Amino acid sequence: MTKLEIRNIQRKYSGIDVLKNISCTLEEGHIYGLLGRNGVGKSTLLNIINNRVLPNKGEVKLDGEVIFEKDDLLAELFLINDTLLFNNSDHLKVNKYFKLAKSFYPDFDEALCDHLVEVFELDVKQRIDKLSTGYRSILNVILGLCVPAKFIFFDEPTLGLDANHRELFYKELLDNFSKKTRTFVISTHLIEEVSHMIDTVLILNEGVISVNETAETILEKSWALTGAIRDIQEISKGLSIVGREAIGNQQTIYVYGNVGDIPPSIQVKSVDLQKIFIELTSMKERDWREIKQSIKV
Ligand SMILES: Nc1ncnc2c1ncn2[C@@H]1O[C@H](COP(=O)(O)OP(=O)(O)OP(=O)(O)O)[C@@H](O)[C@H]1O
Repeated sequence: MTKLEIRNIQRKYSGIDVLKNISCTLEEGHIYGLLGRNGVGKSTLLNIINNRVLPNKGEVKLDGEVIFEKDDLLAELFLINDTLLFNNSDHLKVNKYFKLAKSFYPDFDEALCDHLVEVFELDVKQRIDKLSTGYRSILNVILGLCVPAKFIFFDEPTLGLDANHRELFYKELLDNFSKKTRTFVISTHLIEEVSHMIDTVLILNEGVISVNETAETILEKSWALTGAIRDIQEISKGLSIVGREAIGNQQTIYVYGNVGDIPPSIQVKSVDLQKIFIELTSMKERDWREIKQSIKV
């Protein structure tokens, strides 16, 4: 099974550590969600993995081989963001652009490309610089689904897409994933929309990966406890609280890990993924580290 290892990546901008020490392994056959607040360095990390930005330290290896400037290895990785694949290709018509992609990637999936052009109603005779923001994103996501690379990285793929087109993209991505063995990494702020698709969650926070867990594990360990504020205060001690909300004299605490014996006055519910993701991306890295230590994840 192909593995992409990201080891000890560091990157500074203007003397500030954006990425302090990033290590994780991406395995074939998964859909990862790379989540984090604005400006935490998601795009920087994706650019480094794809050899578009150099790290100050660290390396990326594909099956044990460092990928830096090795075209054959880099061909297995593909990053979709708001830039075009080829420089100065803005003036090209969409169909010429896809032809160019095909010349670089002989195994480019033309049949799928035709299908996606049709379902997204992309005008292939249009010049790229005349496309709307949404259709430019559609052009990019079509490319991402049709190139034969093993690791496809989508950095905010749904920028400018309306709700129908976003739904269509998620459906086509899952369809593609079920037919081909590949790995998708999706970086997005639309957590609620992707929470049903991603099987592993990577949360970037304060320069490190603070969470690297399967969605299933996160779900199993996440609880919402609701009760009167005084009752909640009494049971809070010793719990790993990742977030809280109050409505009137009722309070809900979101707990990650074991909740132990809870009195009947407190309602215990499982938490849906989107809610817990939002709480986890908001936490301070140090608090999260303490929680992990306390529950030994
Ligand atoms: N080329 C650059 N020169 C200087 N600073 C940069 C550069 N690229 C990124 N940064 C800084 O690095 C930090 C991380 O930026 P990055 O775009 O990677 O974050 P992000 O998590 O993708 O953000 P968002 O979710 O808002 O898109 C920001 O503070 C940004 O200003």
